[in-house]
Amino acid sequence: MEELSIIKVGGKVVEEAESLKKLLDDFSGVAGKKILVHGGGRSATALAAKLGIETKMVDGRRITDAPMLEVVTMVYGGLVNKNIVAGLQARKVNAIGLTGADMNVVVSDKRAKGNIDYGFVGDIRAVDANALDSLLSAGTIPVIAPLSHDGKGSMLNINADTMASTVAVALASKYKVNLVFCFELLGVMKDVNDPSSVINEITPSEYEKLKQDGVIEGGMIPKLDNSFEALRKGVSLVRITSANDFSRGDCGTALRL
Ligand SMILES: Nc1ncnc2c1ncn2[C@@H]1O[C@H](COP(=O)(O)OP(=O)(O)O)[C@@H](O)[C@H]1O
Ligand SMILES: CC(=O)N[C@@H](CCC(=O)OP(=O)(O)O)C(=O)O
Repeated sequence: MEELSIIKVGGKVVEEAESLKKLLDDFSGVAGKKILVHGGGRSATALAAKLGIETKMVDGRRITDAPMLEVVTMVYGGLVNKNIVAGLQARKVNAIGLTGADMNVVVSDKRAKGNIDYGFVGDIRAVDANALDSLLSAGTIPVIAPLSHDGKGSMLNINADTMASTVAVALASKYKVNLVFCFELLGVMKDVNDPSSVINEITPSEYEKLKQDGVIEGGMIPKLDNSFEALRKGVSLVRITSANDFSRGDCGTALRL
């Protein structure tokens, strides 16, 4: 099976010019077919604050009311996505920026109101792997924003890690998919303040123990849940690593079932 690299890059990296430049240099050098999925949560929070809109996160998901949906659509679908596309074009990578609404690549259902009303947050219903594959086969490089739509005219906000792992699973029937989550730390660490404490490999049972012990918490929990789910559903390799050296095959934390 042909290999496909799916690289997800998060908030802090896309927000800072220097780290974004390095990431785009490295991404440009990745051989073969590839997709970039980006976040931008910090940039959305910053613009919302400028507009006097308060940010509320619950379990790593942004409460997305109508004014916040306008902010995230502008920031993820516009500013962040187009900065990345322009940066890749400057490096002779023929990138095409997409939200889930474009070519109908990712359709979602607005999350039902439970104890918490997340507003315009989507749960992914379907990914059109054929549409994405047609772009890859045409030699274009999809750059996917964490936005979807409901098929009825409304955009919906999607956690970027979930977007990356769901797209990876959808393409796993066509490719040997290598999914890499890049962020600002070196990997999953025993102590987030100690750079020498990167854990090389984590299995589901080790993950449960690390969670219980409070070693893994916050945003790392949905990232690892998404990662193990992707492995169970056919993705070949998942790694969590620093945006600075993600192109080295052995860095960061590899996940194993
Ligand atoms: N054991 C751990 N190792 C590394 N990061 C951890 C760990 N436990 C919690 N974290 C937190 O998880 C965060 C990454 O999750 P998140 O902010 O959602 O990522 P992203 O930048 O990709 O959006 C890190 O910045 C760190 O604060
Ligand atoms: C529903 C939901 O929470 N969506 C996320 C999408 C952006 C994101 O995930 O960005 P990072 O990868 O930079 O954190 C949000 O609005 O924050």
